[in-house]
Amino acid sequence: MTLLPDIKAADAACCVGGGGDTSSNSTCTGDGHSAHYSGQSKGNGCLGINCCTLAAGSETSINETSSSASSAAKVNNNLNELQAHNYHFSQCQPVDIEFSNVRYEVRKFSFPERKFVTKEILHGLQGDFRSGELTAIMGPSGAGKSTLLNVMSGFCATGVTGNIRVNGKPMATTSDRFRQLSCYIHQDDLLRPQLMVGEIMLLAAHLKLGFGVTKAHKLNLIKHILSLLGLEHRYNVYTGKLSGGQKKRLAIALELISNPPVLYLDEPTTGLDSSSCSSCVALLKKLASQGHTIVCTIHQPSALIFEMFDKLYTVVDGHCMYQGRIQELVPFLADQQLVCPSYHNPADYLLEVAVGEHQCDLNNLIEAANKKYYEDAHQKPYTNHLNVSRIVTTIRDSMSGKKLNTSSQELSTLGMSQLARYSYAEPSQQELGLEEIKALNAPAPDELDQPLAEGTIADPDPNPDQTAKTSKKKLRTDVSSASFLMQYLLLMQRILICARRSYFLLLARIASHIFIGVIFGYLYMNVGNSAHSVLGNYVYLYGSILLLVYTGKMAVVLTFPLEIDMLTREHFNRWYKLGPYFLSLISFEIPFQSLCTALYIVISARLTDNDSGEPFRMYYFILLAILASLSAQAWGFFVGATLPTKLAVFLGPILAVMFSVFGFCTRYIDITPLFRWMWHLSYFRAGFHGALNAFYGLDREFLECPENVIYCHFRSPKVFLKYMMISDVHMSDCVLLMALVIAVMHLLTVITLWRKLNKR
Ligand SMILES: Nc1ncnc2c1ncn2[C@@H]1O[C@H](COP(=O)(O)OP(=O)(O)OP(=O)(O)O)[C@@H](O)[C@H]1O
Repeated sequence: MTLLPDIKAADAACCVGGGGDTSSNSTCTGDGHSAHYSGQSKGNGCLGINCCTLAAGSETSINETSSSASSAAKVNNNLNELQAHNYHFSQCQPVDIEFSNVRYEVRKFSFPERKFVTKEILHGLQGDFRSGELTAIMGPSGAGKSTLLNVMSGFCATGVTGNIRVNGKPMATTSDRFRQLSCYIHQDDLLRPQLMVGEIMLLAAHLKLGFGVTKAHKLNLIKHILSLLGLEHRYNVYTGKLSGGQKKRLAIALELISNPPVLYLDEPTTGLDSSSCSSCVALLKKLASQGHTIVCTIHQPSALIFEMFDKLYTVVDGHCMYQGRIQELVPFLADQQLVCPSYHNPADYLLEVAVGEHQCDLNNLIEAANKKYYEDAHQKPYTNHLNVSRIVTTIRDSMSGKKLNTSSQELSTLGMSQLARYSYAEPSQQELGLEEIKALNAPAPDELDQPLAEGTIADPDPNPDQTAKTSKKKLRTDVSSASFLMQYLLLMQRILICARRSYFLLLARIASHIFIGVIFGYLYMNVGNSAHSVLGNYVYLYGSILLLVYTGKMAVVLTFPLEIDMLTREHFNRWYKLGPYFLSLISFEIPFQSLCTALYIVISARLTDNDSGEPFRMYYFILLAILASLSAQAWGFFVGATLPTKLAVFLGPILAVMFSVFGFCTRYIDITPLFRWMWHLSYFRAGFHGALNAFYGLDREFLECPENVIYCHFRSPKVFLKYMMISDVHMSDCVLLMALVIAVMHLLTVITLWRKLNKR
């Protein structure tokens, strides 16, 4: 099995279109320096409205600056380009999410008050995110936007209360059913820079779709998604070399593989230039128009980008200050005596109001917003929220070549769920009229209310050129994710590819063991067999175990916390389970650390002349040194998984020192009874005493005393062990203790990670 597709072939095959960044012919009404726009958006996504007056729906015309006009053209181009691809991408089942009285509180210890205090961050929010809509969450910094997104996506569950309904059914955000509905794309993109775009996409496809779906299908799907996101020409580029905008689009592309009905994005436009920003929002709008529920936080969008959203949800200090259609914002504010000046970006005005620049009582605004929400919810049928053109687009996109004998107006009376159900109808059902569509979509609450099967995908068109001619066949594949074994193998393969491509760190680890092996060997040259240098050999053995314990522990203490962020996100978005992930990680780390240890031991033992005696003593030493190093590594994983990096870097060595003092020159009888348990638990002590026993115990004969030395006190190895009070050490106990430490610490690491991943 190979993770790598035939990159060249696939790359050649997917070189379709110029990508989202490039512009094509504009159909927008920009005429350079002064463009005249009427009050309503015209055409398909042509967004000319850039002032409060027009957003309110008046017929006033305004003069736009040339930059605005060109931006408008760009936005329009992006939309047109996305439409022009005409890909039959992933119509998904509609998921409407309603929430009420959502509260989120954190409990923290307050040092000044010397007690735990509870802080409420979201104060009983209500609202809805609808299928087919692109919703922006806006608000001043620290208002609670990210928190709301975290709560709604289920990323944050502890401290959350409230009611959440999915397609009308109550659902807990922690439930598997809820989790299967959505993906969450974080603000910062954590992508492995050693992997190419095509590779990472194929890996995600294997993991998310499993092996019940053919590789050809996956490659087509990848090609299709990358084209949609304007990344097809980046197929064989390392993700580390992508621009910020491309990384964001790749993050979206990765999650689109499983076609989640709901997408949450935390500030997807932050750090992007205006062109990339509009291209990103245009893409999200396109996805929304295909039935996805898309919710993203956004900071100070330009008027043009603001207009691209369907709905706005404004958060101020954990309260909702406005929710509703973008076009209804300015009239709503006007009703509250907050008149947005002409030529002023409504998004900017809203933020000014939110931070208190316009002398208004925010409590009144919050109350009015809640009132409006209830009025909207009770008075307007949901379908009225959808604009007709989008419904038509949705129907047209999903028609699979069927003719439609209904007018746009008639279609607007259908709900998204009906449209989606219609789109999955048999191709044989041609020429449907409104009543037939309604009949076809006769309510089937059980099915509609069910959360979706994971990874329900649409069949991408394998031959885009033929798309217009041939009828598009919809395939709803109820796919399962990869099995435990396949997940493990895929993750193992990812680790090996990354290791091969960023070999410097691994090479440094190997080289440092060889280098220190030579230095130690040189320092303690030929101390191994001499009765005169027993104490020298004692220090060599102690130093060796100490070195191996540190290298074993610190390598993971420093790198593992970085992995955890990636693990949290990929696990949350259901790429894989914790078991295969952790198994693949230790499957690489354990042999690698063992190899480093063995290299060090072989080199230093040769130079110190410890390997010239009976071979079994060396084998014991290698085994014990490896086990000590792996015990420390297991502790490193645990510390890295439990503590934040800064604390782990500090506490990791302290723990190593604590355990090491119980091995070095500390006799059992000298230890305070209070700390004797540490002597028993010290893997360092077990490794060190075991190593001493390997070389000086097990019935070793008298050591050689050099001729020029008059007296060798430790000629008898037994005398030395007795002197050190370790003559009763049993090798099996040492091996067993360290094996137990390794097993228990790995188990504790998995439990800690599991808690972190599941008790969010
Ligand atoms: N775990 C937490 N513990 C304590 N306070 C928190 C926690 N999470 C969020 N907050 C607080 O809640 C408030 C809202 O935070 P949040 O990150 O949601 O704001 P935001 O609107 O996304 O801000 P920004 O736009 O600056 O990212 C902030 O005051 C933040 O300090």
